[in-house]
Amino acid sequence: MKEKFLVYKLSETVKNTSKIQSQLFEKFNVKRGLRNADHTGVLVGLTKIGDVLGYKHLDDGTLEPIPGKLLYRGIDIENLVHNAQEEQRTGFEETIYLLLSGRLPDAEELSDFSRLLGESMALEKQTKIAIMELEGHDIMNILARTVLEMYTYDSQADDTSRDNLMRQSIDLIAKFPAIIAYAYNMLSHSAKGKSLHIRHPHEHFSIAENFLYMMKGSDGYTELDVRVLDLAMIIHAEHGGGNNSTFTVRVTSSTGTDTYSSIAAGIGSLKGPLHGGANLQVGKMLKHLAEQIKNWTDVNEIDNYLQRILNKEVFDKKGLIYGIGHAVYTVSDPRAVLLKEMAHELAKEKGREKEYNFLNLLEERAINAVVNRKNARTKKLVCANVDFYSGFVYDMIGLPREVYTPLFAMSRIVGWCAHRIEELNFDDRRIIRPAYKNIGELMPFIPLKDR
Ligand SMILES: CC(=O)SCCNC(=O)CCNC(=O)[C@H](O)C(C)(C)COP(=O)(O)OP(=O)(O)OC[C@H]1O[C@@H](n2cnc3c(N)ncnc32)[C@H](O)[C@@H]1OP(=O)(O)O
Ligand SMILES: O=C([O-])CC(=O)C(=O)O
Repeated sequence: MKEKFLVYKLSETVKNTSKIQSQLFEKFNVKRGLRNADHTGVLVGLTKIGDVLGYKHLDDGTLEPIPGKLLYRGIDIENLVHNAQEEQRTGFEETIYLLLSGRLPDAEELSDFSRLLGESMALEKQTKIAIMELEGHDIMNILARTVLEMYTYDSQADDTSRDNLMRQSIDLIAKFPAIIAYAYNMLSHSAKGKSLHIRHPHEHFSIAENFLYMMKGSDGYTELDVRVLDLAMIIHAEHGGGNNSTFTVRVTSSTGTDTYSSIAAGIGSLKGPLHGGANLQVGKMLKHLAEQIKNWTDVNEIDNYLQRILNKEVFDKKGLIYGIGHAVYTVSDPRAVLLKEMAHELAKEKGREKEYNFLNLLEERAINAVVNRKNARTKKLVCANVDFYSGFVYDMIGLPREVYTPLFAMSRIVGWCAHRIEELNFDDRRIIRPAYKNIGELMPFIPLKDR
């Protein structure tokens, strides 16, 4: 009781000591959230990896919203996705090669590289045992913990030479699927009483197929499920240097810390509900909306409920509609467009068109609700982001909610590694260290006996 009161007292004090008036940000020209007044990001670095385009700068200094584009090393992700679809092959391995090296592999290079990934997928015995012994209820945390542990088994863990960073990157990318699948299987065993399956990855399967196989066994997925997961992985792999988790990896890498520490920090960032964790929140929000909204085609009923979410009256009372809005994209997020196409095809095939239509209408009404919300400080255009349709797609290929955000990490590990290698390999690199202005008042020190 006394401890509880002490915590309460400390926390109450912070109510005042952490208050910073909004006007002060303007007064001292602080870029809140590292964002300029027109909502664009403050330029903090240069990269040759990903390019995220959501607006054009016009000559008069204003911004013109444009349909979103995402380029990996100068190549439009739509081309990577559509080419893999047309040739009916998986494309995630080719995407990894492209992002890590800066160019597309030829057929022989791709085959050798895929073999190397396949051979690197199995986990060390100790890593497997730790996943099973320590258990845990959040797979993102288990993933971060496991990555930190991998430091122990790497005899060159602290070596930041380029060759070693590349070796560590390939190893981490290859091992994420097994860590996530084993952690989920352990979770469903201990929390849901399911039989425990620890399946050894197949060296000749693609990463997407191996993940489905380790999660569900050989009769638990179809060829189409593999294709869909592979495409989802391609589009989640990279998003420039400014997204929170990649920036976290770049910030930590700039200190010269080891790969495992830096990647674990990125995982912690991605878990947040405003970033990669939004796909889990979208899943929860949609379930809530599907239960609360009686008529899934009634625009008024949907609008009223969304308004109540924005008013912080219902759902998680944070006032946010998850899966909507983006720091860069305005008219559209190209990944959401691709996922929506995929969701529609799958919904037709799996007899879930009613849910798809509900989601489609929700997307339209949610955009309208956010743009026209009361007390809006800006009229910035918003669109559905990558997290809006991903959960529905994963659900249709039989993947549980617990792995939605880990799946994001399983793919984004590629971008993180590419950015870490870049951060540690350009001339004139420097530790990232911005400034915070102290606006507190001077306080005299009073000896303990006089307080
Ligand atoms: C993989 C990813 O990380 S994609 C993003 C996943 N996150 C989500 O889906 C969570 C919901 N969305 C959001 O919270 C925001 O849109 C973010 C975090 C993605 C982007 O945040 P910002 O760049 O600060 O947003 P932006 O500058 O476009 O916001 C404009 C205004 O719209 C509001 N807004 C934006 N999105 C939403 C939303 N989904 N629900 C309610 N209000 C919103 C903002 O609060 C802001 O209001 P203000 O001007 O009164 O401060
Ligand atoms: O760019 C961002 O801010 C968030 C995002 O969409 C991503 O990381 O994929």
